[in-house]
Amino acid sequence: MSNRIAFLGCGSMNEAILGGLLAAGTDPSDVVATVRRAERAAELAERHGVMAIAGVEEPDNNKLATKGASVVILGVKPVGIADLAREISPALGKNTIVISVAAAVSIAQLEAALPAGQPVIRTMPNTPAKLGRGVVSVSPGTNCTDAQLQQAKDVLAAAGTVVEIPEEQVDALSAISGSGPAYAFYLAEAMAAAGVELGLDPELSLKISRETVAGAGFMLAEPGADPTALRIAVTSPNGTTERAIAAFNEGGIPSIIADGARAAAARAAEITKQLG
Ligand SMILES: NC(=O)C1=CN([C@@H]2O[C@H](COP(=O)(O)OP(=O)(O)OC[C@H]3O[C@@H](n4cnc5c(N)ncnc54)[C@H](O)[C@@H]3O)[C@@H](O)[C@H]2O)C=CC1
Ligand SMILES: O=C(O)[C@@H]1CCC=N1
Repeated sequence: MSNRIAFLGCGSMNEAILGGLLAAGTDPSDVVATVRRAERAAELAERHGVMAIAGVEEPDNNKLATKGASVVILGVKPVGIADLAREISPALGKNTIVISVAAAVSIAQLEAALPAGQPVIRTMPNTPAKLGRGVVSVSPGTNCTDAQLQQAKDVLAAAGTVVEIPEEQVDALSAISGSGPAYAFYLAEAMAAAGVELGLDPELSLKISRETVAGAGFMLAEPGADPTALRIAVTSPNGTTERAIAAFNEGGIPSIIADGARAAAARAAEITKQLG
């Protein structure tokens, strides 16, 4: 079996994982990506130096990429996962590990669309994988050996922190780390808008908001960092930050965030049901 990793459906998420792997030293010649459009394939090939095959030019692109791969990573939208799994089934080796990054697609749904006995791993990554700073959960399917799970973890470690969780927890994790980068970007957007309201030039406000959220992220990334301690260190008694945090608490921000996470997890469960 080769070392080839096939990214089947290479949009935002799979490209982020691909970027993390290449940055960590994976040889681009061991990577192949598939997409629909020729322009997107050209973009991926130019940006990353990998082979990228567009479906409009080569309708067998997913099968060709799968043949001989040791790992395939399914990165299409949830509604397309089962069809893609069925499409590549004839090209899979019996030890090829099939990884899905899709929200809401269960291991049972994946296994039902693949040859009997195929090793499957359901994951939930996030886009900071691009910088090797992602969070990736792994939940092994019923036919995945410990060695295959370890192989997948070793591949995904290049994308960031790998955590193994029971499948029942994926929707909850997705609501925190899967969607979470969007929450942090949303905070930066809201801060930028608030700065403008206070009279700052929009460009300046965006720049300082972006740098502030990024800088805080770097501090959180230090070993042992505690968000509460870091927040308290900024919050002088009876100072300015204290007023801001009090206004956030009065506005119910912590419970609004919990509501949002609950809504994300509920939506995942809803999609799983819709996919049958
Ligand atoms: N975007 C994110 O932050 C995260 C996304 N995910 C999951 O990742 C998956 C993909 O999401 P995104 O990357 O955001 O979507 P996207 O739309 O950016 O990427 C999907 C890609 O798949 C391609 N594609 C569709 N059908 C194809 C086919 N049959 N063969 C080859 N290529 C095909 C599309 O052309 C596109 O490039 C979803 O299942 C989502 O739940 C999981 C965690 C985070
Ligand atoms: O929004 C979504 O459905 C995907 C899953 C987690 C992040 N993005």
